[in-house]
Amino acid sequence: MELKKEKCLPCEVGGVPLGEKEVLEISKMINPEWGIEGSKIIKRTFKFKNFKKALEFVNRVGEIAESEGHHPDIELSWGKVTVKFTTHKIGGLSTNDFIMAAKIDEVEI
Ligand SMILES: C[C@H](O)[C@H](O)[C@H]1CNC2=NC(N)=NC(=O)C2=N1
Repeated sequence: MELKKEKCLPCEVGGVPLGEKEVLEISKMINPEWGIEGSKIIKRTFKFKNFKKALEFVNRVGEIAESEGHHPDIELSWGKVTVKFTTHKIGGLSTNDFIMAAKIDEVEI
């Protein structure tokens, strides 16, 4: 399964988050730069040569999020963007979070 080619599925309230072992397994399918916080959040920081490039990246990420219906928390600074994913509806990580990470890893600025 190539995560970057998968589509996010609508999350159901009451859905069960991925367990610690499942998170460790699926995290092998995305760039190792993604960190895992408490098995509930994945996050990665991307570096750029200036603010304008960083903002361009944020807008591209936003387009992907809108098309997939699954959204990140984003921190934008001069030359730096930190992207975090968690599935709010289930209070933890789902496959959607990893699909989005794989798609974002493909963005070229
Ligand atoms: C109605 C809408 O599709 C849902 O609220 C979506 C929107 N984007 C989302 N993004 C994330 N990260 N988690 C969610 O639970 C979520 N739910």
